[in-house]
Amino acid sequence: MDKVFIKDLTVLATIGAYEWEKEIKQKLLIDLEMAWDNKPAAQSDDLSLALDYASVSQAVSDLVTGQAHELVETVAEKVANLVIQQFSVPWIKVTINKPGAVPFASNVGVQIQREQKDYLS
Ligand SMILES: Nc1nc2c(c(=O)[nH]1)N=C([C@H](O)[C@@H](O)CO)CN2
Repeated sequence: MDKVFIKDLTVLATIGAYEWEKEIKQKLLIDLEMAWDNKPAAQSDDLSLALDYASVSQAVSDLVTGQAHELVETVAEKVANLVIQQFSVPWIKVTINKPGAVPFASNVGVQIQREQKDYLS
């Protein structure tokens, strides 16, 4: 399976379950792995046939910064839904990293995998 990926997409978000977190911005680093057939784009050298990682990055960044969320789980789910629906991606792995959330851990977060309803059936 071919993939397109985005690593460490950095967004400053209102994210957190506690009241004090609703008053500040915190850094989230977002990793995406997306199934995509890269052959048509490679054979034609045509961006319109590629999964445009710049467009995906912009859409995800807009989504995550546009609204406050309590849980990184919610952010992961919304990001997966957006990319599957808006970019017709059949399968996605989303990792939401919230470094700095736990003082003695270098990183914490969640990872999910989602697919289009009819993918692989
Ligand atoms: N599984 C999760 N655990 C926790 C989350 C979360 O989003 N998912 N969030 C918090 C707090 O917001 C934390 O980041 C503040 O330090 C705690 N646990």
